[in-house]
Amino acid sequence: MAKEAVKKPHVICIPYPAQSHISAMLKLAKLLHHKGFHITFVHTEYNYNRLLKSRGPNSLNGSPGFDFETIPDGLPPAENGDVTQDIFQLCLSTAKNCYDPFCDLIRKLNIRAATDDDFPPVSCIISDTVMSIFTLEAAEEFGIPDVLFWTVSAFTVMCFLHFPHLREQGFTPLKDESYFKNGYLDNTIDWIPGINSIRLKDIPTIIWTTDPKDEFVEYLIELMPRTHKGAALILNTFDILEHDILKQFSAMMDHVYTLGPIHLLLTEMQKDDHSTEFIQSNLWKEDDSCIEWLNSKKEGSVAYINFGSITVMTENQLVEFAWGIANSMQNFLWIIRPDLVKGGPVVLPPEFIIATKDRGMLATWCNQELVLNHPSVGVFLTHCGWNSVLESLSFGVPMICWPFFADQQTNCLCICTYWDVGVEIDSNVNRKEVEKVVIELMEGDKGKKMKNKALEWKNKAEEAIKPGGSSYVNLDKMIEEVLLSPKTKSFA
Ligand SMILES: O=c1ccn([C@@H]2O[C@H](COP(=O)(O)OP(=O)(O)O[C@H]3O[C@H](CO)[C@@H](O)[C@H](O)[C@H]3O)[C@@H](O)[C@H]2O)c(=O)[nH]1
Repeated sequence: MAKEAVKKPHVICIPYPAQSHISAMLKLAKLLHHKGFHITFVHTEYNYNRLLKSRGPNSLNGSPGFDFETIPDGLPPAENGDVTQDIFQLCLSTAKNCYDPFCDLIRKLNIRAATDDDFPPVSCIISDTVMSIFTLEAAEEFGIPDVLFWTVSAFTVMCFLHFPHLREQGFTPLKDESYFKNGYLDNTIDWIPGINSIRLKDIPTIIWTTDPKDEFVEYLIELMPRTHKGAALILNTFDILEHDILKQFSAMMDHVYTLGPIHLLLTEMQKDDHSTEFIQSNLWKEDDSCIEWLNSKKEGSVAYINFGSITVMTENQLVEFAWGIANSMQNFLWIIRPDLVKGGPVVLPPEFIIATKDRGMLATWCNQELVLNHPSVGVFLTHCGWNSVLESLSFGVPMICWPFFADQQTNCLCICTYWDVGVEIDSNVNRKEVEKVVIELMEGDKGKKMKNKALEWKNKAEEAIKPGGSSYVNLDKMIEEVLLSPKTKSFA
């Protein structure tokens, strides 16, 4: 009995099993470990094997009070076990197949807790909201809270929450393919709280379907309202960045906690706690020579190009980017995943390689936070994934935006219109435009203005994560008000 009373609270963290979601959840898990929680972090078997390959077994050994477990994702084994899985299929598959293995895992952990004096029973779930499709039921079954984590912006979540209304009002599905071309997506709506007016084009692309029986749409209609059903909602953003939208969230929901930029908050906490620093989440092996190469370049003289972990492009788009960058005559670091080109290998023109050998570096993956925080980087050509955007803002780097899908167009709108730190290039990429915009942002007045604005956001992000800042305070508040609330305590 005496031992039972000192057992730590035990949080089981389950990310949506894609790169950026895993990274964000891992950071949150490390923050909670630092605050004294026992952590069980759940990977899918597929990703666990990829991590073993990219980082070796040590990174998955955990640390005292930080364990890893796996569950299957329900998808057939991939032919090449080192590629990004189809994210739509992964959503549908985890929704259908993960409830039982996840409950079995909690049961297993609780059985161990009953016999091991040093091991606590699971007292709370923190799940990526995408996984709430089965975790909310699991939480109910075990009588514990489920705190939900959306790894996208508050602006995007607000749009997601209104997806069912968009469908009810006939904005989706689109009647036919011609709607993509006839200007229909330029129509605006003005009834999403906190958003004055927005083009349909800027709403996350999940509305862009023409199939009235689209299985993924049915899934989304079920998923989105779940956002309200967790014990709390965590957002990786910071108050001053999305002030107007967050005000609407406070009016709609009781427990909403902004903890972003979560990578900066973790850095702040890790100043005096290095116990989990070796636990990392990159599914591809990082090329450390990128940093050495950046060290050899002048301040602000490198364009950094990276399209994240999911975006794919055509061979022609790759070539247009290549010549646009080459013709800008700027230094560049370009990260090209082996699966970046849709349906084929990445083949860059040999003339491009020769022309840029003195000023360009190519790699397949890097430590992006280190790269964006490097003084040599002057601009970031990005697909506008939310983590890349937050990282860029918080290191004061202006952006060239080439949004691809999902929330990226929405993020691009915020970057270019509301935050004034970026320029969008046409989805139909052409080398002339890439060349012009890269030069403009690296050397022109527009670039200088955006750099200054980006530095302002960097300062604001740093204020949010310092003692007394909104995200710093919110972490403690969330722990006190939700994770250690009487309901949680009574279970433990
Ligand atoms: O060479 C690389 C490339 C990426 N990263 C990291 O990988 C993450 C990439 O995340 P993000 O920029 O959000 O892009 P995606 O991987 O495309 O993320 C998916 O998930 C995000 C939400 O988590 C959405 O906002 C995106 O639209 C969606 O595509 C970031 O933390 C990067 O720092 C690296 O460390 N090294």
